[in-house]
Amino acid sequence: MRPRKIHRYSMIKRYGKIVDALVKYEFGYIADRMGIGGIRPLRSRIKKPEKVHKDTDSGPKKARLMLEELGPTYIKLGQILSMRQDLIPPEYADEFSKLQDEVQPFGMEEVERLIMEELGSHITDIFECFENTPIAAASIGQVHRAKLKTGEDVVVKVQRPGIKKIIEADLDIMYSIAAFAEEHLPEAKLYRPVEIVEEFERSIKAEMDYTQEGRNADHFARNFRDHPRIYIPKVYWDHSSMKVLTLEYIDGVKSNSFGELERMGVDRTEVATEVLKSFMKQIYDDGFFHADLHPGNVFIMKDGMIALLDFGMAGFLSRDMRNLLIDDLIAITKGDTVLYIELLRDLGSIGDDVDLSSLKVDIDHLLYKYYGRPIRQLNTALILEEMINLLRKYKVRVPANVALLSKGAMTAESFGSIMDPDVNLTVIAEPFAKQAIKDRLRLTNIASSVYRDYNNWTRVLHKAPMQISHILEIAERGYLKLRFDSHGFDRIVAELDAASNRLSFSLIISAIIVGSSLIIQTGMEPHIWGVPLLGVIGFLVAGFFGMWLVIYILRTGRI
Ligand SMILES: Nc1ncnc2c1ncn2[C@@H]1O[C@H](COP(=O)(O)OP(=O)(O)OP(=O)(O)O)[C@@H](O)[C@H]1O
Repeated sequence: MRPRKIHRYSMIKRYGKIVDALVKYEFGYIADRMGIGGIRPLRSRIKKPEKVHKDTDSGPKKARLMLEELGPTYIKLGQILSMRQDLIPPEYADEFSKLQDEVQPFGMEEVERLIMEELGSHITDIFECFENTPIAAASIGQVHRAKLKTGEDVVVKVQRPGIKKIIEADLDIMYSIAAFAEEHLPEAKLYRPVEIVEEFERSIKAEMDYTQEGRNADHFARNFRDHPRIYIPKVYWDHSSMKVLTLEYIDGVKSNSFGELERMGVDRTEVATEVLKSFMKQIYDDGFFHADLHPGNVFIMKDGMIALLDFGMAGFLSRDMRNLLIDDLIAITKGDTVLYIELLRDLGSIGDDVDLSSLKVDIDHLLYKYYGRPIRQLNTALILEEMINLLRKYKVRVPANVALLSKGAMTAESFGSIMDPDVNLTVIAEPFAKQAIKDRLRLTNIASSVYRDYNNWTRVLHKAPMQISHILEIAERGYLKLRFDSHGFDRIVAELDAASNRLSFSLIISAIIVGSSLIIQTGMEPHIWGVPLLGVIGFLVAGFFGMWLVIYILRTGRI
């Protein structure tokens, strides 16, 4: 866990605000269960909680409103969680995808100061003109139109001052809450909250580094260099830094401005098809995809080119991962449950405690739906979603890039249906999927996999003699230690203990009976009812314990 950096007092104050928000949105029981309910500021405890939601609002809606109230870090957390249907229930994921972070823009003074600090020159030395009012303002940054001294039209994305500190302080608190929940709430532990915060920290930090977004834009520009319809704006690296990103201005119309598109004579079906085809190329051919292709990020230019914008959210798919997804598609079309489970094993991590037989039944059920259908009828986005839901049910963790791919596919599909409800992603995907399957099954591809495996094996075999000789050497010297972990072994030991206790007990009872018989036979004094007293006591004790042992054995069912 990362060290805490923020001041103790501000940390307690921030905790107080979080608890306040939890109470306000009727999640106060969570704070109580975590033992932090008492951190609420006194004034909030005295006054009746202000109700900011309707009674009819659902749990997911209240959770969304609460995240909005808690500010930028929590809004981002919600937005990122909305892509993780494997971690949170779908109704929460749907609601969190509505999280908007439109905020008041910050002023020009701060923009100028930031440009000076980041680019080392005064704004007027770099830009011929710079529009004071931003085109868009979000919690992390805002976008201004400008013209470079060299004449090019650009947009400049500038980061909100102080946002880094706010996010870092919030992350510290998130870490301590997550660690606390993991320790004290067994049901929260299942979701590994600390790991979620770690993943979130990685993605929010990447979003705060504009050079990463610039590199993504360059990567897309390379992949679409000769594309006849898709255009990617150029990055002006001389005027960009971690907190300032200068991009070529795209003179175009947002793809959801239908009226304007009609006036320009743009064919919406064709735009949708081109964008979806480009998405398929990103997945199957390039292994690098845009995960946020919503209509606001797709512009139609005057010459008919389609520009993609906003490269903050992009994902990589390694060759192995792509092969795995294609194998997945093959397993689905063949209805091969065993192969599918094998692939799931490779994809996430199926824990030892997963009920494999019921997982198999669920997968059988899923595959039955698709068995024998032509690829044309397989909806990739839906299959991914169903698969991820299944994994969530069995608590299998999905790698972040696969979850991002699922979110990207769903966003692209929804882009297609907004542009033209009749456009079918599956039909567009078919030739790409067919080609990918063909390539996958091609001898050269199989040979290259075998070659890679061969390389791994040679590495293993190369090390093996040394490792074996090392083990033998330790064994020879008598230092070989084996750690033996056995599940359920303790229970067997306890059972054996109990059984031997019962046995010893019955031996003692038998010994008392034999002893008492001997005493009676010797006629030892004193007597009661004409028989030796000690013998009678011995029989009574043996009888009592004997009965107790029989009842105990019958009760526990251990005959
Ligand atoms: N190169 C560009 N040319 C013209 N306009 C642009 C360009 N880049 C961004 N914009 C405008 O600025 C808006 C916000 O930009 P961008 O999407 O990159 O920021 P963001 O903060 O990630 O927003 P969001 O997450 O809402 O998409 C875009 O919707 C678009 O209107």
